[in-house]
Amino acid sequence: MGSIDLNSKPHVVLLSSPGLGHLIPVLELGKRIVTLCNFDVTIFMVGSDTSAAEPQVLRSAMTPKLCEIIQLPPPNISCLIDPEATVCTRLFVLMREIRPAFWAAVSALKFRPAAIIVDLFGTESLEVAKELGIAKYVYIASNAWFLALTIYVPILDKEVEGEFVLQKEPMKIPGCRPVRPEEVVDPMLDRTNQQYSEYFRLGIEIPTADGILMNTWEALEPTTFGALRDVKFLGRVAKVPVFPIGPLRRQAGPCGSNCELLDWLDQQPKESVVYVSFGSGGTLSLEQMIELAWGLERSQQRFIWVVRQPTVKTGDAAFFTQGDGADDMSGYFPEGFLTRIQNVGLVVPQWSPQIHIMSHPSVGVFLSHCGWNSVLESITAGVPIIAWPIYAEQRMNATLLTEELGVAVRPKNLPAKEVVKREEIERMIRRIMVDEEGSEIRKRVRELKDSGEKALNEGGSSFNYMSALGNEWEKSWKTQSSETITVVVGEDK
Ligand SMILES: O=c1ccn([C@@H]2O[C@H](COP(=O)(O)OP(=O)(O)O[C@H]3O[C@H](CO)[C@@H](O)[C@H](O)[C@H]3O)[C@@H](O)[C@H]2O)c(=O)[nH]1
Repeated sequence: MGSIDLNSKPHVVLLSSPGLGHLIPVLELGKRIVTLCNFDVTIFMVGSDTSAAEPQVLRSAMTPKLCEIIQLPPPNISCLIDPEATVCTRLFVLMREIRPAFWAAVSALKFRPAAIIVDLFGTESLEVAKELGIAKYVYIASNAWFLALTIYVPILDKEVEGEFVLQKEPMKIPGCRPVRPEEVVDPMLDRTNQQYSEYFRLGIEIPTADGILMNTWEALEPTTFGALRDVKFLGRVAKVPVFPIGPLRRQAGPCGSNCELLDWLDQQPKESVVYVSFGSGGTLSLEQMIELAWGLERSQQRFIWVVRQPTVKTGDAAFFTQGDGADDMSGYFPEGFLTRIQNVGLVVPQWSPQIHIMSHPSVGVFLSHCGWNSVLESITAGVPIIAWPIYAEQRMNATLLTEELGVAVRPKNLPAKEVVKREEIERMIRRIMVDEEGSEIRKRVRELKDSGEKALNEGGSSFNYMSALGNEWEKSWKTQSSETITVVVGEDK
């Protein structure tokens, strides 16, 4: 690793875990640091060879080229995990095994970074920053309530007996909204599963960073941020400053290969289209797909639906196994569906240009799995949500959207547990698209859109947090000794 050249710009290093839901917010953070703080940024990422959309996302993130993006070779973890291991476990193990490569790559840099920022699954690499004597941060591309639960899990682990999901009462987190048993994040579903011990470790490791960056903004969750900073509540657990610097989301650039979709949207009336998508990995069972198809048809609304091959159970099976999108979809729907919906609905295999769709004025509601990027893309476009949580922290996100923020409706039961029937789907769509209730929800989401914009603009809370961080990094970078630090690559860093 090189020494500090005070004539050059300070440099920040980011580490992203695999999966577009993780990579996209890291790319956006990188761009924000370049444009707002005037730093150079290098992003280390672990590529996913199962995502056909990744090259396209990377291409558009590089236009214009604001950050250096370096792919680390994915380690082979097949002999380290059970073939049945969950997506979370695989991500945790993979990011653990990436440490030697990350260490070597950072050590080989010509410059000395002012800070290293890792994402949720990369917290074991905080150790790399620590040993190199570089300021270290965690970036949580989700909301404050999720962070609160994550850092509080080591305490809940002592307090709660038996499975979290079997508790009779919501679990209390100091100063925050309690978490109902059915809302807990996937790694908490079974305390004997490896993903729980990995998540527990995360709760311990996050507060060892020098700070926590979050892709949300202060005014969205003022109470939870208050609790995270107050030593009488969660401040004593978080221990380090929390910096909400969002809502960061991609901007719609040139549309690329899917322009017909946007041409079709151009021809639809304002706020008339239901957009249906379950993020980068969400899948539905065949039974659920049939009900959703009927629900969409019965709602008599226009729609765009991003369709993936059905799985045995509604879940996140597509995460490590995405196909090329060329499969024949006709068997996924009720008979005659594709013919009947002509001119009214479009089904898109695998992947859509979501950021373009969400920015289009014809979109009236987003039926979403509530991945945090999708949530932000919806709110910042002023589009209400039909919350359809499937995995990860999405059940918490759905509660936040419906019960705290009032910008969504959701099915009575959890879609991952019970098939949502066509009548309920039809009703939810019509509640937003047709009923008076929809106008109220739309009004609230527009208020949040404005509040998010205000936070990002000059003088706004997120702008100020990011600038303050930039100043802090620059100051410590300048005062650091310009001696070259020699690092030996250890076996198990
Ligand atoms: O057809 C598609 C589907 C998705 N996207 C984009 O892919 C991203 C998906 O991110 P997100 O909505 O957050 O979903 P996941 O990929 O499922 O994200 C994972 O990461 C998020 C951030 O940590 C968590 O909130 C989620 O629960 C977790 O599943 C978004 O930017 C979408 O615009 C597309 O462009 N086209």
